[in-house]
Amino acid sequence: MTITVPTNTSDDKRIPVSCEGGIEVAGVSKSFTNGIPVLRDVSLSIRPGELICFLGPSGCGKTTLLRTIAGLDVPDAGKIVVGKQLVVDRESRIMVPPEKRGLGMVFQHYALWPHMTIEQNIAYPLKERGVRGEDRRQRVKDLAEFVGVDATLSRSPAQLSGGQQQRVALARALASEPTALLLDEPLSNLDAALRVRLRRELRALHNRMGLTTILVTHDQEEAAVMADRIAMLHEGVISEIGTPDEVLERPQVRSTAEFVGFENFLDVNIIRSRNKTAVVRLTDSDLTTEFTVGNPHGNDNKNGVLAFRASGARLMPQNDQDALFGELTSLVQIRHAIEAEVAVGGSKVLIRQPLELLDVAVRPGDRVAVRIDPSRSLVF
Ligand SMILES: Nc1ncnc2c1ncn2[C@@H]1O[C@H](COP(=O)(O)OP(=O)(O)OP(=O)(O)O)[C@@H](O)[C@H]1O
Repeated sequence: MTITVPTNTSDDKRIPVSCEGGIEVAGVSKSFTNGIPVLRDVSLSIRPGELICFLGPSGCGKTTLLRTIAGLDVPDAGKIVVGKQLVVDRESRIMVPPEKRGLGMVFQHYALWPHMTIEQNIAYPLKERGVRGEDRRQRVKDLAEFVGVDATLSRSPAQLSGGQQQRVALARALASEPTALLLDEPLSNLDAALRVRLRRELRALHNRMGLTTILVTHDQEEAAVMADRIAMLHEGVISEIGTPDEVLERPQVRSTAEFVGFENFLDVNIIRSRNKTAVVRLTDSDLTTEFTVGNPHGNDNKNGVLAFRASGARLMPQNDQDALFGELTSLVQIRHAIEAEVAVGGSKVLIRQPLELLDVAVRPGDRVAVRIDPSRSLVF
């Protein structure tokens, strides 16, 4: 059997090092005192005006990379350019302090000055920059209106909700007219409904500002809604970078597929790959069935992995010609869907499908057929 699915190659292009308004990271490495590398030779071009998300599991180095760009952590090696300014060059011992990098920052914890009113909080960076009198008042009013907290100016931070406080933090970050905005999980302290609303609001604000923005998150939904591009981090390296659709739907590497929720990974032999498709044979089974799936590597006669989601496989009638065969080891009904586990050779295949699409009466112990949707499968 052959099945053809689209390729998952990315058309991401690197931009030149000069980056008016963008951010360029080149060869950045960082270890903390225990000597374990947290960032390994990270290079990345953030385009002027884009909103890029650093996405990845806990501990992969997202915050450290952001803090290194901000100047809060010092890298062991590498260069960083923010806008037109070289802010880090370890070889030339250039290390511009955080407050001189022209960056606005918003963190998970709102970090507003509790003894100041909202107006004073937003005004603070303006005051530091010597903006005075009516000019300053007008700027604060405009910024507060822009983020939607203009009715709260005379209150103290403690009198505001979490969402309002985060808007104030954003207004304060914008008051310094930064070259770029760095946001470290700014929504993760908010309740789920507010988080969903603020994602869209923040994205809309970004569209109006066009300010280069980095958002650190471990929430793929947040990245999907907000990002122009996603940089996936895995164990201190950028494992891939692309649009939300590319990274979340057609990941290039297994670690991303695992992070975004692909449940099934079957060992295969890539027999040949041509024109962004590949013919593969399952190795961990006595089957000689062939698949044709998207293959970013183009390796013939190499071992690989066929990945697909549980929702990308279905239980089929036994006489199905395009199926794998195995033993049903568990079958559970969850509301209007079933979840089944099938042992195919030495591998397990997890299947999730709507109950009404189950055309066969089966129970654990039965020999069953499994069809994998090629348009939702990938080979790594
Ligand atoms: N100041 C520090 N001293 C020692 N180790 C640190 C320090 N800061 C971070 N680390 C370690 O570096 C690794 C990466 O941390 P980092 O906070 O960058 O990860 P992250 O991807 O942002 O994770 P999370 O989503 O949990 O915040 C972790 O193993 C962490 O324990």
